[in-house]
Amino acid sequence: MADSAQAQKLVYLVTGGCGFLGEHVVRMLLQREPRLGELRVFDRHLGPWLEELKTGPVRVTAIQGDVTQAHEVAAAVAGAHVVIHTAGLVDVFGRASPETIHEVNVQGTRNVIEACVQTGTRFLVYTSSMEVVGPNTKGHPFYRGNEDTPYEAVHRHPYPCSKALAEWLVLEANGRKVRGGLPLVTCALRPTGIYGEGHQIMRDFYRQGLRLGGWLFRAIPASVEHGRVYVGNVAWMHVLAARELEQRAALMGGQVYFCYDGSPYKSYEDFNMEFLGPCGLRLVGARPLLPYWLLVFLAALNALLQWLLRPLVLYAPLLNPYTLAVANTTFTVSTDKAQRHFGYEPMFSWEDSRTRTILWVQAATGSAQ
Ligand SMILES: NC(=O)C1=CN([C@@H]2O[C@H](COP(=O)(O)OP(=O)(O)OC[C@H]3O[C@@H](n4cnc5c(N)ncnc54)[C@H](O)[C@@H]3O)[C@@H](O)[C@H]2O)C=CC1
Ligand SMILES: CC(C)CCC[C@@H](C)[C@H]1CC[C@H]2[C@@H]3[C@H](O)CC4=CC(=O)CC[C@]4(C)[C@H]3CC[C@]12C
Repeated sequence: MADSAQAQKLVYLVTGGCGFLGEHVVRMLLQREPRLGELRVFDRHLGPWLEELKTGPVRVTAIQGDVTQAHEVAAAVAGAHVVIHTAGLVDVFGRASPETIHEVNVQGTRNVIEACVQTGTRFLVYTSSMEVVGPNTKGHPFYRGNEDTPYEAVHRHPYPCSKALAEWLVLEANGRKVRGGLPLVTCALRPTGIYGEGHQIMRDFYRQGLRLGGWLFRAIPASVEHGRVYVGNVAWMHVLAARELEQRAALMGGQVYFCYDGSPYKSYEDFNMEFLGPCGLRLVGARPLLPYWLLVFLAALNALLQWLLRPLVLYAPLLNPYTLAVANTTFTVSTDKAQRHFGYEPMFSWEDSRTRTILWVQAATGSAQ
């Protein structure tokens, strides 16, 4: 009896487990995965908070490693039952070179897949992105779309290009025979813009607002909807997908799922104000203060300055032609595919998600009021 209970304990590996999303996945697994026997947290930069987790009932193994190094990945994957591959280089600001983004996001994913095949790991959940679909370079709206909504996905920027290719690799690997002869089962989750505790861009906006005396200035029309999803729900979706992959392999294998919850459809800036407003900031203007052509000009100027200054200094402001296009194009999802395929229901209501995020912004900036 004790033996069979022991046999059910599983080894999970989370790549990128010290990132914004990764930390939530790690904590969620520890709270909500009863079959967890060992949790391996693989990241280039390990967080000090991991230490506190090592005193709990589940064995937590911190592995400092680089997904671009195939041998490091293979060593971490060996003996794992499930891999949640969330490590990635999230850069739409031109901080890293296109080659580095490709190396981490594409070659890193290839290394994870090959490690599963070589070592006999059968279940792989990949954190993809809405960016795999769009917004496209033509600015076509994707309005409350689902996984089957036709959309002309055209990528030029290195980040969405890399995520699209990596997702394709993961889905294509579904069914490959792993060591021991059984098939690999994979699926990809596509979050829209994630928010919640640990969201650095939210904190940057808050700090910028404070510097401007408590004011932020509207740049994007309120009518442009941008999809957002709470990090706790994204983490929960990963945990559930990983858990159900074995039982529902035929249904879930090779599938993609948008990440969704009850977060309201709003513009990027109006959505941020749901948190920054209660922290004392105000968004000025019912309409954008600057004409769109001027924003396009400023974004292009930033891109030019980035290029000119690159030999001397890294100039990577939030506004560039790509981020402007993403923020200024409607992209929202409306789907229940994850609910139908693996029983996903958001764990956190919109009210909970909002409260948790507000408390984090206040605490993180030392501005609790
Ligand atoms: N933040 C967002 O709004 C969205 C993020 N995503 C995806 O979610 C995943 C996680 O993103 P975030 O948590 O936001 O980013 P993050 O930058 O906070 O986390 C990524 C983690 O991956 C690690 N990492 C990066 N390069 C690595 C390497 N070569 N080897 C090992 N570890 C490496 C980083 O150290 C970091 O801890 C990424 O794959 C991203 O593409 C998808 C949709 C939206
Ligand atoms: C006034 C400016 C134009 C406002 C700039 C806001 C931008 C920095 C952000 C607007 C939309 C964000 C992206 C979006 O949420 C989708 C994403 C998915 C990912 O997989 C990674 C992050 C991101 C590209 C996200 C990045 C910041 C924005 C471009």
